[in-house]
Amino acid sequence: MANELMKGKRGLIMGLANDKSIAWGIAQACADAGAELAFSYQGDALLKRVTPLAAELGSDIVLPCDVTDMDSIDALFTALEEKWGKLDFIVHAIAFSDKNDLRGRYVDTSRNGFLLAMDISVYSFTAIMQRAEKLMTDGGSALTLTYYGGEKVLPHYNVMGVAKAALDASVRYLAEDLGKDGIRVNAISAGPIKTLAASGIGDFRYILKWNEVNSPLRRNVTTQDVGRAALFLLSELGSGVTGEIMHVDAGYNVVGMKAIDAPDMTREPAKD
Ligand SMILES: NC(=O)c1ccc[n+]([C@@H]2O[C@H](COP(=O)([O-])OP(=O)(O)OC[C@H]3O[C@@H](n4cnc5c(N)ncnc54)[C@H](O)[C@@H]3O)[C@@H](O)[C@H]2O)c1
Repeated sequence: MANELMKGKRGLIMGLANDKSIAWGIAQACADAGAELAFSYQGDALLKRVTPLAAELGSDIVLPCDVTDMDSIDALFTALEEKWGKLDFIVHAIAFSDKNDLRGRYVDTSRNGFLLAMDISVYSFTAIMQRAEKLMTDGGSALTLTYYGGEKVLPHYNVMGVAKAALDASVRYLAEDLGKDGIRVNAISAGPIKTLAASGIGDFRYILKWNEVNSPLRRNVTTQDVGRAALFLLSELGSGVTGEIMHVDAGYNVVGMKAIDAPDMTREPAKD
């Protein structure tokens, strides 16, 4: 479904780990619509994965950035400024929490675990928007990824649920701060998708199956579904939308109880 929606637009994609990443679905949709892309990656181990994926979409701008290191974020934006001068859109598809905090009880979260999840999954979006703002001289569009576990309690999402709630609030505050300069800030709340990050969540397979049989569309979403919605928010199609948390979850968030036709399910024993 190639089109010219993003022709002449330049965007940075942060959070690509492999071809299962949500960032990949979004990058594909943007490239398909004519956008020029740059990618950031975390750590040398990911460089060899990200480089060929970027090349597949016609990009040779692949830059390191660990969002826990402010110098690393500064270096990324300095490099982008040198290459492009300005930026039209940015995708933040980054989250992290210690695996041990994604099982057991939320109440047992350690201070360090809490701060780590908040730093990487929440503050990083604000930190990058501080830098991106200066490059979005003709306005722009920013997108982050959130999850329903920030609105309601879901098994084992724990500290990441608290982080996503804070990220959702950040989206609203950033939208207000940056709106005057024509910069829109939104989030997609994606349904569960089997990615590297998701595999760290206890009972993820159970969550996936539950969503598949109980969401109105009776299926799980794909990274392509998220990519198409992202294209709407990142392009001029979304020109009047900011501060929005858009659910791309096969409708799961509107459901109040188990579907009548859903099978009875028992969870496989947790590995912890
Ligand atoms: N997969 C799901 O079910 C789902 C659902 C809703 C929202 N999300 C969100 O989507 C986003 C992308 O995750 P994904 O599921 O595609 O998994 P993923 O593992 O493919 O991507 C996570 C990315 O975060 C990056 N990252 C982690 N710590 C970092 C750091 N310190 N500096 C820079 N980058 C760092 C990783 O390198 C990786 O590229 C996350 O915010 C996640 O919470 C995922």
